[in-house]
Amino acid sequence: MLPNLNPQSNPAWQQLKKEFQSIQSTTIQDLFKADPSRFEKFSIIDNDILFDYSKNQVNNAVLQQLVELANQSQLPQAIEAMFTGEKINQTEGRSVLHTALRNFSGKPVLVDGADVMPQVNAVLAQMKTFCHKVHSGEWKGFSGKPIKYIVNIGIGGSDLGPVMVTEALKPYWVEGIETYFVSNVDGTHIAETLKKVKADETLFLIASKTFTTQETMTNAHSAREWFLQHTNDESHIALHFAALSTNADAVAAFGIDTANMFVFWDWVGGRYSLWSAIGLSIALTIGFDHFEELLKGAHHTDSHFRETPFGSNIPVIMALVGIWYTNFFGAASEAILPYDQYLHRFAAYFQQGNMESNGKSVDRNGNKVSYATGPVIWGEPGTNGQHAFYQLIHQGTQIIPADFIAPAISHNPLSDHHDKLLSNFFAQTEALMNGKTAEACIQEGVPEALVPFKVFEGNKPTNSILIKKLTPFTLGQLIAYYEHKIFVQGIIWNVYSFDQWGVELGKVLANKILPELKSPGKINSHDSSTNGLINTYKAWKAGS
Ligand SMILES: O=P(O)(O)OC[C@H]1O[C@H](O)[C@H](O)[C@@H](O)[C@@H]1O
Repeated sequence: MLPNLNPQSNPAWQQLKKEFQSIQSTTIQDLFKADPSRFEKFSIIDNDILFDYSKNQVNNAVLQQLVELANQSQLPQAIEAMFTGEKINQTEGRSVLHTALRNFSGKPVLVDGADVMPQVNAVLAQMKTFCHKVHSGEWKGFSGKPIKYIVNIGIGGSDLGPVMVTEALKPYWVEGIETYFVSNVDGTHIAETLKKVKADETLFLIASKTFTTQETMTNAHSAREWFLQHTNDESHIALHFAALSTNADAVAAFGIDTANMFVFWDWVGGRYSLWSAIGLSIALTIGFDHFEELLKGAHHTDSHFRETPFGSNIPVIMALVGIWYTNFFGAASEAILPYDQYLHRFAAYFQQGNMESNGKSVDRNGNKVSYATGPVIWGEPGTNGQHAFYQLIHQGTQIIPADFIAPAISHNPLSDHHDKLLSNFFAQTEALMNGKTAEACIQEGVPEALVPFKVFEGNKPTNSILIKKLTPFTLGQLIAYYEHKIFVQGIIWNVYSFDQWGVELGKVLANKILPELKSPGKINSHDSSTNGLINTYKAWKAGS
């Protein structure tokens, strides 16, 4: 069982309120001036990743109380509960064990008294053999040609992780393999994708934990129809369709040979599933050995998270600093800003990871919370963001804590591109912290009337994450930091981070509306806005 404590009733929370009052007049710049060893104190190196959190409005006293808050929230017990398979997803009665999917410790992980590791390892072995068959050309399509195109059909957690990782690891793509992802129920998505592939060289992966998701099933049926238009032979489906799911009955009912099914389990949350069979698209794209390296990187972080004291524990510090801004400074959003083109879907991935996990307003007692929980997560790769939305971060009215992420070694060392990219990273974090005073503007000769517009307040917080090189291992490490950050925050906010009931209502209503769109005539069963929209849609669709 998870602890069940209102964070505001913890003495550390009350103490942090006082710390907030006393640190308000001390800027981050002041903190650096007062302590030349600030970087050494407030940065952590873990393997090939440097996490620098010194450019935050925190001092020793604040950090000590934040760590206290974690302890008073019984975080140590909660971490053990998760890793040891307790059913901490209580609203769904499930364990939360994405960590078991990358458990290379050789130790068992028990769910209801049974070790899950043999099943985990069996599926990994199945994935490895399958990847080998596809990559070696032993697996042939109906015309005798090897597989060239992988089309993953899935949505949410069955899409975003594989998309993010395959994009991030493009330099590792297996030669001759082209991978596409179809998620949107908008027919455009599958139609445009099918234009790029050839039926006899395509492997469709139908990725769905439940195998009931409307978007995925609709796309899967359209893919099947398209495929049969090219072969007219149902027996060929077994060569071109595989399923990644927990639902064997639904897979069989769809017509996919269960020999081509890669299973996972209800203790894998959708948004934490890229490490499971859902990662088959990743393994097929970058090779199984690289997929295994990704898992090993995440396992490295799992050990770091489980074993390192909170004061030097990267995911714990990430979580605590986030809570400091969300709950004491009133920050409503956090930006993730990768200075790496390959990480262009990283923010989108953790938008789901974070917002679906901690976007809750009811605590573990079922009561409405009286404090802020999960922030809005957003971001785009730098330097594009600099020329788009950084204006608001620098001079707007909101406080937006931002994570800057970059590799030191580029996979594409073209002339001085990478130095230019990184000079922007360093300059932005410095400028956000130091700002620019009116005096500096005047000294530069800025006309007096323009001075107020050219002043930068500064004191904007950032974390910097410098990665030696973006490899499968370091990417796994990085993703797991963010996963555990979300977990820690959910524990302190006293919410259930592993359910997602908030996505249900829209789905149910869409299913009610669908027959109304197909039936003739006007409808009047909704409010006037919804009726008006539906009736106009129907009229325009019918050409009237
Ligand atoms: O993998 P599936 O069962 O198809 O689910 C796909 C997605 O749909 C749901 O709406 C959930 O909000 C997501 O957490 C999930 O990842």
